[in-house]
Amino acid sequence: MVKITKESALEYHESGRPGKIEVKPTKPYHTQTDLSLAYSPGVAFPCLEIQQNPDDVYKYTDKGNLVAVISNGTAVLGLGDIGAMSGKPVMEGKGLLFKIYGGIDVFDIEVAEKDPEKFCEAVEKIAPTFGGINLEDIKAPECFYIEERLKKTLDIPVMHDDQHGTAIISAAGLKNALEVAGKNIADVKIVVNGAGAAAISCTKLYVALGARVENIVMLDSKGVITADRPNLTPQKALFATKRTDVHTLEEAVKGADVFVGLSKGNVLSQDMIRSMADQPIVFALANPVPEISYEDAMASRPDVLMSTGRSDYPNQINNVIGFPYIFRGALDVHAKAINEEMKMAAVHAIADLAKQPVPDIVNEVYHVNDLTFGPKYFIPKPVDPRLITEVSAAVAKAAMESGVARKAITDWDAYKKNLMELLGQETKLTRNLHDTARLHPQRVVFAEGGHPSMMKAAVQARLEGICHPVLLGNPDRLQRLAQRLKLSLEGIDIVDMRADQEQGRRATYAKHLAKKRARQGYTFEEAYDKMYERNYFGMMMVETGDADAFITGLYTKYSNTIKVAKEVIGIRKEYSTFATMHILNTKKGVFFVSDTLINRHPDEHILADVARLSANTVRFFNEEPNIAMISYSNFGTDEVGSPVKVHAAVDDLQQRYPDLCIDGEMQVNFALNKQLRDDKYPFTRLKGKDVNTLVFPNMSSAQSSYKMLQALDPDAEIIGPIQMGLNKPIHFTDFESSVRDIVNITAVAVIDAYVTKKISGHN
Ligand SMILES: NC(=O)C1=CN([C@@H]2O[C@H](COP(=O)(O)OP(=O)(O)OC[C@H]3O[C@@H](n4cnc5c(N)ncnc54)[C@H](OP(=O)(O)O)[C@@H]3O)[C@@H](O)[C@H]2O)C=CC1
Ligand SMILES: CC(=O)C(=O)O
Ligand SMILES: [Mg+2]
Repeated sequence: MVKITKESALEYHESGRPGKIEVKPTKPYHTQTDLSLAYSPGVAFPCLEIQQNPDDVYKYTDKGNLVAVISNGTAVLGLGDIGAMSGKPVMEGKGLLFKIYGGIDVFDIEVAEKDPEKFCEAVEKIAPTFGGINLEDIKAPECFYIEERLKKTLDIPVMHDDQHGTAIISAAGLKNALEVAGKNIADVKIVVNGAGAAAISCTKLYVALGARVENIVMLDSKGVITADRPNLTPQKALFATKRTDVHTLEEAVKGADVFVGLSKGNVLSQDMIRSMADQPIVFALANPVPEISYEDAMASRPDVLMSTGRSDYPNQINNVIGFPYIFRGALDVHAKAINEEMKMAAVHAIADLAKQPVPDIVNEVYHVNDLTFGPKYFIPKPVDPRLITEVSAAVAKAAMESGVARKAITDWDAYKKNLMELLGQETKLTRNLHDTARLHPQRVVFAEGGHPSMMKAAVQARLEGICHPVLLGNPDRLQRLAQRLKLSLEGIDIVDMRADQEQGRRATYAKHLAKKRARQGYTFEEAYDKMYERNYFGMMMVETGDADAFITGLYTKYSNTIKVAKEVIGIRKEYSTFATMHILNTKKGVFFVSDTLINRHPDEHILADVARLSANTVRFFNEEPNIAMISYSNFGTDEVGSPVKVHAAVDDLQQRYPDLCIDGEMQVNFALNKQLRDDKYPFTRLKGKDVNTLVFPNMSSAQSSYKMLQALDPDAEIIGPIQMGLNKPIHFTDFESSVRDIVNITAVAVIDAYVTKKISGHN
């Protein structure tokens, strides 16, 4: 796990542009006209519209997507009253999290005012700017009054996140941890250390979930809060215990089932945990230093179910899992408030999510293989891409049902899709691929059924309705792997090509191949021998129509797999090679890049074929190809080396295909910058066109270009390799492919199979 040092944290905040957020214009601003629309005189028109119809503020401004994170700095994390300005890094951090997880813009506002009345007045006065108010790090008991008052005076959602965000996540965590421990919330003894903003609100929510007040002991800085203590605040009085036998934390935790710490670092000892009941639940949630460190708690006893507020340990209970999605849901229905119904909907949505199979991306981020519901994983990870759809939709629905929504959502599928697009998790391109494949699911053979990523991809593709998967491999071994990965192979065919019962099929395939390749010296015996090999057998399934498409990994023997594909399936007769393409879906648009995997050192004829194949594939994706043939020189400036073959390929293609929009050779910056290209080389066939297809002079440059983009821009969506030029839908993955990559390629293979069949009349 990554350890954070003071130096690295300061360097992070200081480096480059100081701080963590910036404001970015969302409208064009390059011309004088743009500026006249953005500001005076044009801006007067929306102002007047809003004056006439205040709801239009959601139409013409960012109000509907803008939240204020407001603090007076009196309880910053567990650092205490460090002042408004000192808390700014936390509020900026919260702004960052709102943006990346919820797509919500934030102004962080630090108000140097401790008096609750004056603080509320300040917030009330700036409220028109915002669609929601997130109160943050304001100490108890003032925070209770402040939130209550603002909820009454403002008609936008107001939530003190330290109270309710924490309560929602910890309640979801408690619900699930109790399930892991096999305990009932009504029976468990709960110790809450801390009686501030977070602790009071969390405890109220546990009670709403079924915990019994008489089973709860709460402590503040003075010890156990007992009913006979004088001058209790109304909030502390709610949880003051009638017990007279407990005064200290040490006494309180003895025999308890649950410890929830929302107080200060390092106040819980190993001995105290050892004194708790079986499978004790310990939520040490103080930030940045928990009540007991994760390591110490885990060392105290083996059966402890442990959570902290930190991202660098398992089971992080932090309000980041809630606030982006709670506000997202509330903003999307223009909610007037965030009420109890919305909070409870969020609790259940978060708790339920931890029991669903974990997406690949979450495993990847945490460098683990199999996060499954249990002691080390009972709360979803903040990076889980499903949080936005599940929690926001649950909150929005609850807002509508409880009557605080001013706008209705009717198409929930469309809403969820929009949310995914908002964060760029699933771009339109990928979604279109998956939607199209779902319309015509085909039988897809996965060669390496025993590879965890392939198996996961097959299961996911089936669950998404993209294909009917067939896994090649030994059934016992595959079942064992599935069990280990906690996957169900229901609805997935398993074919053991080496088993005795497949003897007949091996013979049929061998006969077919021997006949097809008789003129290349193939005998039946030789072909039969090859049918024990997964690539031969799987490709023959497609060749003979026993399956529609084949996915194979280039995990090993890269050149061998290519050789088998050529032998068994063959290259389309109008080409001399086959190739692969990657699709790069970037902020600047979609680009098709080839040949990324097959032809290492193409000559001019191969390059011309790759360009023709690319043109067809781009059309397959409903785009018109505008092809730039890439090199390190422009239109003949270099007369030796690799530009020469590119130049020759372009000459050839331009002569044979006068309508094909292709030119080169050119450097990649001229390809991607129309203005630059048209100014300097106005004669090209690409004049006025945006290039969308880049054919590189060799595999190393093509592959390096997409891998460089992949490494530099985590937001770029990259789909591939997409095979072009074989007679049948045989597709490849490389050894670095993630489950998501393989599912995307499966969708491509399914569409490819459907189109191939349609063209040949076998639909
Ligand atoms: N993981 C998460 O998501 C979140 C974690 N937190 C953490 O919870 C803690 C409290 O935050 P918040 O409620 O906003 O702050 P508050 O200032 O409102 O409350 C702090 C509470 O802790 C009590 N306290 C202080 N020292 C001790 C001690 N030694 N033993 C028992 N109780 C003690 C205080 O007692 P008294 O009333 O006597 O002053 C007070 O009740 C912070 O560390 C914060 O970082 C908060 C929100 C979210
Ligand atoms: C996480 C958070 O809000 C806090 O510790 O205050
Ligand atoms: Mg906080």
